[in-house]
Amino acid sequence: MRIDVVTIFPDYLAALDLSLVGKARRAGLLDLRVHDLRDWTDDRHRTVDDTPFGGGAGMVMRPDVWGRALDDLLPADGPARLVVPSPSGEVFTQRRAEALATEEHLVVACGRYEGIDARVVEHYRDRGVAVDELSLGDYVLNGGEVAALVMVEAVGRLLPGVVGNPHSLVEESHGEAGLLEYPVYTKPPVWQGREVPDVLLSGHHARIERWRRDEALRRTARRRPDMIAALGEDALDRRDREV
Ligand SMILES: Oc1ccccc1-c1ccno1
Repeated sequence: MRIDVVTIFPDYLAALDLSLVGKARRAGLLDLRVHDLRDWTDDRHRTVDDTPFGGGAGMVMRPDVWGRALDDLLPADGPARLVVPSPSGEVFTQRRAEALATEEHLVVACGRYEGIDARVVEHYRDRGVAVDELSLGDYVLNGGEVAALVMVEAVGRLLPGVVGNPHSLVEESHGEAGLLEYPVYTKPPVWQGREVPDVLLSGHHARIERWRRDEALRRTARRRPDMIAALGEDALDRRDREV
């Protein structure tokens, strides 16, 4: 997979050289390229914004500069998807990360100031480019870079070969089971007078698996009842419903 990220703060994305995403890049599993939007400006001051039509506070990012950048990065007939982090976007979820992880090429446009001129998204949608305006949640950031970091990591870790044990992707929160993850424990067996649940020391794998599912169900019902409600009819067996 190729991901192009366009931003006026390329250094913000330096964290993607680290950890799993960094390893995936070096292993050739992920072709991640970070671009400075100012490389597509046409004036000596490398201007990317201007005052908003209709008045109001702040500045708006110029469509002409974004257009030159995206024309270069979005292939005319290629299978690329444009992702625009935005506080007014659809919520970015694990399901959306899984869908984006099946794409060949993503271009992520990080807006700043009051946002990107609305004609940019319109233009590329009219040109037949798939465009996802996505939000991390109901809060405001200063720009799209933090959202891009989250999205690239959430998508990159799903690519084949990136995570050592693919099974771990199944059991984690918001994984295939559609539940929050169960509580985890490691050595020492007693810490601050607190012991590890006996079942986890029993070596009885069927009981351990049952305990973990029960804990995941309890935790999800307590913290995210909306996720329980969203489970398919056949997701919960009779035993689950007794938890
Ligand atoms: O607040 C933002 C500003 C620019 C780009 C994205 C965001 C945002 C807020 C929440 N998720 O994304």
